[in-house]
Amino acid sequence: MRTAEQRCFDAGIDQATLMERAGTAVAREAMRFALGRPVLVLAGPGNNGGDAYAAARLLHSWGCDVTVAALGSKKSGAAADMRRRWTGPTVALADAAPRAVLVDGLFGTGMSRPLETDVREALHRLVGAADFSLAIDLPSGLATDSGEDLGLAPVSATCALGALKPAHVLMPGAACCGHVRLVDIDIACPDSTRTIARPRLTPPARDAHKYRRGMVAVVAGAMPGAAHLAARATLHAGAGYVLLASGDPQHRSPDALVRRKIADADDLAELLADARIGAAVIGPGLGSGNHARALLDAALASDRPLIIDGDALTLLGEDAVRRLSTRDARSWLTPHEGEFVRLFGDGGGNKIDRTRQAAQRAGATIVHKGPDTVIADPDGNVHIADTGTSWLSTAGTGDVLAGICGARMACGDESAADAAIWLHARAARLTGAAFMADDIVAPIASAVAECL
Ligand SMILES: NC(=O)C1=CN([C@@H]2O[C@H](COP(=O)(O)OP(=O)(O)OC[C@H]3O[C@@H](n4cnc5c(N)ncnc54)[C@H](O)[C@@H]3O)[C@@H](O)[C@H]2O)[C@H](O)CC1
Ligand SMILES: [K+]
Repeated sequence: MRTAEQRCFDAGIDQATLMERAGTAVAREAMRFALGRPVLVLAGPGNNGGDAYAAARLLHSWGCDVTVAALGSKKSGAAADMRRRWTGPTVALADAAPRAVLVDGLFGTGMSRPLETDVREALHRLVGAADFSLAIDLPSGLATDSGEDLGLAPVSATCALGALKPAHVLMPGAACCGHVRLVDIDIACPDSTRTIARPRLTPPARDAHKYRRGMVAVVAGAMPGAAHLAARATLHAGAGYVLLASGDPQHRSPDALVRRKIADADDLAELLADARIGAAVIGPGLGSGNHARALLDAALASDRPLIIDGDALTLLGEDAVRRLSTRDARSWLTPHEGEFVRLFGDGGGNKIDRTRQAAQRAGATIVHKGPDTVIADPDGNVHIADTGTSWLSTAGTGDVLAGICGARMACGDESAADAAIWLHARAARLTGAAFMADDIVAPIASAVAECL
């Protein structure tokens, strides 16, 4: 954001122009929600406060009843000019009385240390008493790059200026921003980091054949239910042919699932020699013993693209980087935070930075799961999912996701992991609430239909 801002300045656009754009965008949003109610605008000492004074002036000029609660001020610069141009009622932050609508312009991306106690108390008192609160850029007290809580008060909505920052999408910050509205202030922010959107999927070609339009092998192990769940998800996510490779291929529904008996790792190696298989899923319910380890070794040695999940991640452990970086075929890993730390450690910045570094080191795509899923590919691109539902935090949903990943990879999607994450979240939303993992499997097909 700062680089993009500097580029604007280099092109001759000054800070006051950007501030006026920001203030205008915020005032428009606040106006929509105020509906004639009194507005309290909190204005801090820096440029976030400058945006706040600009918004207050515009709201006042449009007929709103506006009071500014001020905290410190600068003597010069665009923020000071905005403050001078505000001629309406102003009180000190500590003395401000609550109003129905609050605009929080105390601190934005300049937040560098925890809020002082008196500021934090005033902020919480005023935000807590408002019916509707709108943060300018970020809720004050939120660390921009880490999403860390430095004393913030959660708001109803946030106007993110120019681009989303990590704190808008990473926990715990993401949960405190309310509805995030990205507003354009005409700053170009090209970046290799973005949030995911609904994928565009293509239906099978007219001459499609079951083996050519997405053939997936799902490897079962000690707990076959997990692999079975993944395999069913694979079928509903658009694969043409799904093989369940298992030591004990008992017949269970669905009938369309093809069972193949594999007694040992050699059998799996032979099965995975089939070049028609576009992706293999290994890990859900695989187990942790020698048999599981041998199956994983066979899968890693194969030429098939792999989705590595659950127990297979635990088996890889600290060896992940070494073993994955030497594979010729592509690999996708789907760890949750605990698994991620066991694979790659816990140092190195926020979740975006850590996932990007791990993907580059391992030469694999990493789907770092959680309420703020981060997907990083080995080329440094990072996509973040901010569309999940907290009902997905139930056993088995990870197995379902691994299955969807397998299907979308074998179907040849360009951003298969993004598509899988979107379909998974959408299927959950279509299912509703308090579901079990099995319930979200059939709705995956409806989610796919929305993307055609
Ligand atoms: N990026 C853009 O293109 C635009 C951004 N705008 C707005 O500017 C803010 C960022 O402004 P900045 O002056 O850099 O920082 P803040 O206003 O967030 O903070 C001001 C000041 O406060 C000090 N500070 C930090 N932490 C604390 C604390 N705990 N207690 C007291 N003081 C603290 C720190 O030293 C800062 O200097 C961005 O969010 C946008 O709202 C634009 O105006 C439009 C273009
Ligand atoms: K703010």
